[in-house]
Amino acid sequence: MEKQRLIIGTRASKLALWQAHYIAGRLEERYPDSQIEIRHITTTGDKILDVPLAKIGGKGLFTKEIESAMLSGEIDLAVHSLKDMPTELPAGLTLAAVTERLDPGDAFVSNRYQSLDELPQGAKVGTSSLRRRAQLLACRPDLVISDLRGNVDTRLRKLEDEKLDAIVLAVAGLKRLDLGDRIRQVLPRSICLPAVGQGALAIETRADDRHTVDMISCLEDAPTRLAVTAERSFLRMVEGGCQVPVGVYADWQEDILRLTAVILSLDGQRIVRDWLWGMQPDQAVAEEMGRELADKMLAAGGRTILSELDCREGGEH
Ligand SMILES: NCc1[nH]cc(CCC(=O)O)c1CC(=O)O
Repeated sequence: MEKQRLIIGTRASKLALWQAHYIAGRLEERYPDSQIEIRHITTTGDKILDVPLAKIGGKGLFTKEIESAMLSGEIDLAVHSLKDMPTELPAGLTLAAVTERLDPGDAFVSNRYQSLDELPQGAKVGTSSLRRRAQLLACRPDLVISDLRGNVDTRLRKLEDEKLDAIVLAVAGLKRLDLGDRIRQVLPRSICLPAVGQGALAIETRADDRHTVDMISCLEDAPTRLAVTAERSFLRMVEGGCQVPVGVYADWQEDILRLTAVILSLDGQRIVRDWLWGMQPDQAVAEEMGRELADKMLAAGGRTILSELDCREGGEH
């Protein structure tokens, strides 16, 4: 093959850089003659650090500027945490590959306590995610939840500086940054369902860029793609442009894909939880599973819960 040059666009946070370098490494291994360049791009989400993301508004806070650079041809591909990607992509762009998901869960991180159960009454827990807040309050209504913005390092620093008893972060992010030893407990899925796509990486390209799409197809993991297709289809049905307290997780048991979801009120007092499964689903069936579960849960009280939200746009951060 002729010598290939690919430019990857990424945010400059440590986690984003780890992800971009990881993908660059895999591509270099697969195409030893290629030249892979990494370009840093600042996004709106990186600039506004003091406002809870649910209040800033605007979809794709962490993706928009990167997508513009791709549409203008300045970069060829973008590496994102899949959970930061809006369910609808801008015209002309495509989710060309989804990598294997290893760690979908949420981690309980604390300097004093080994698990959620050990937290004393009224303990202070940091998280800005409505999903984590609502699920924590559902099992521990006594907890005091405080906002926690910033990248992973900043949040770990705030655990100390703001005298929080614990914080909750994605297992995947901590492990990628070699901070797995900070994890005291991986929250069981019965307590905390992850965000849509959590733990998987998404490679975005121009839809008509056959060359790049073909090159990165080696990164695709088919079982993960089917799982996140079901999850994203569910989210598309329930979000209506809002940041919503919703957890969703699809996982494989042999050739059965099991999709579980939860919709909660902000205070965690009202919960609709359900699941369904599909045998050897293809992409279309995985999409349908998400729609079907969403329909069922919206009808079973989910719609009322969501209609009471103060609807602003945003993501899971
Ligand atoms: N919201 C920011 C963000 N986006 C992706 C991850 C973690 C890595 C992943 O889920 O793939 C994180 C940090 C966190 O939520 O703790």
